[in-house]
Amino acid sequence: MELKYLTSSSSIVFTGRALLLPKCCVYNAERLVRASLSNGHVLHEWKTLCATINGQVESQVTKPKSLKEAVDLISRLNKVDQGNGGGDADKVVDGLSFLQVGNLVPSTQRSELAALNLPRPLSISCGQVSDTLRGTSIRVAYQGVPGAYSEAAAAKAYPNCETVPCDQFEVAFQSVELWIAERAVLPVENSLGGSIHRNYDLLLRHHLHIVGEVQLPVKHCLLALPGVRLSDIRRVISHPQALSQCENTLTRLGLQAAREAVDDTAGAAQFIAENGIRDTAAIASSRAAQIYGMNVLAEGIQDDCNNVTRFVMLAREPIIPKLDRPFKTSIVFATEGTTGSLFKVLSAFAFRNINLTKIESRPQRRKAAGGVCNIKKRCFEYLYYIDFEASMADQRAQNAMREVQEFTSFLRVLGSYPMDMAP
Ligand SMILES: O=C(O)C(=O)C[C@]1(C(=O)O)C=C[C@@H](O)C=C1
Repeated sequence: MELKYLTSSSSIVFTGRALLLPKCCVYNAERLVRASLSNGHVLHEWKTLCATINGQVESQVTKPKSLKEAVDLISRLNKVDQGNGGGDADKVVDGLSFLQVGNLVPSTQRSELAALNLPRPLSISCGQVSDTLRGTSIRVAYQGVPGAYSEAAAAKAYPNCETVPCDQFEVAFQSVELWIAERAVLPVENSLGGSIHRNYDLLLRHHLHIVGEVQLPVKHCLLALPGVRLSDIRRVISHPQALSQCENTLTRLGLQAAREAVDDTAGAAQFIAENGIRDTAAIASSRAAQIYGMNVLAEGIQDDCNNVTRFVMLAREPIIPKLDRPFKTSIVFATEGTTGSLFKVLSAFAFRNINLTKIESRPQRRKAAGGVCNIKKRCFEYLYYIDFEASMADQRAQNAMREVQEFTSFLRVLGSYPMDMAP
């Protein structure tokens, strides 16, 4: 079955033959339909898409009650759409691209994860959304391929989840927006390498909410094909963050090797294994070594043993902030550009004894998603991302935000969520 759909910020529109999906996780229409049947909220989406695709079929279309009905419906819509000459296929918004739909490839690594005895799950017992999801097999999108640290972070955050690999961060955001996954787990900062800027930019461009955080100790290994020795290595490939987290150790190991950045750590191992490359090593996890049949040439090669990556969990809906346990809140804002405005924003928290755990500045690019964006475009204007240790249910945080509003031209709460208190 072939389908195509576009997305705007609020609705999904099927338009033809292909389906916007991550390259590395191929789905078929049946899977999409199954996903939508399993979730009551999708009723609205069904109506939207059916109404949007073609006014004529609107009255005949109701949400399918079974998989068969849904598949029949899609066939019918396809026929109608082909009759319309491909529908709105050219109206691609936000630079989304289309990929062909293939056969269903189950992405779950659940049994493997269980067998590997991954770190004890973070308890996310706060808030109704996380309660609903505890112990259920939700789909969680991450960037990378099986064996990536992001996959381990997803399993730590949602112990029984079905992980959905995505080839780019942007695709992970989209898969939640398009109801393919219920959550995305994405890295935002590493204790050695610093911020993952791309995800800060994407948090602003998309409408998802931060509903939790999880910190994952990252222990890198140098992997090569069986039989390859350290002295054979002429090239080391990995995610740029992983390369930077191991730079000193690579030099200490005396490697005469060029560094090359690829999309993710496990993907680097997969690439070497699939192509039988014998002069190249990958920096990746020991789990990636198991999955792709690689040898571990060196273990724990990160420059500091305290190498921790912080990931955020993203959802379509925010969770309700509470006061029964420590919360963190993440905001993004643009100052008015007047003298001292950033200082005034920061002091709104300091005066209320609210601790800031992170501040990040990113160049303003274009109008942000959501909120009222009143950005007068000039070069070298910045957006500021701040994490502070308080729940939005806390009166102090509400007062601080009221004050912050006075000195900002744009302000958005990205999420108020339970802090990961793991040591
Ligand atoms: O490539 C991976 O395995 C990832 O999960 C990505 C990522 C990152 O983006 O920082 C995550 C954790 C590690 O710090 C290195 C890489």
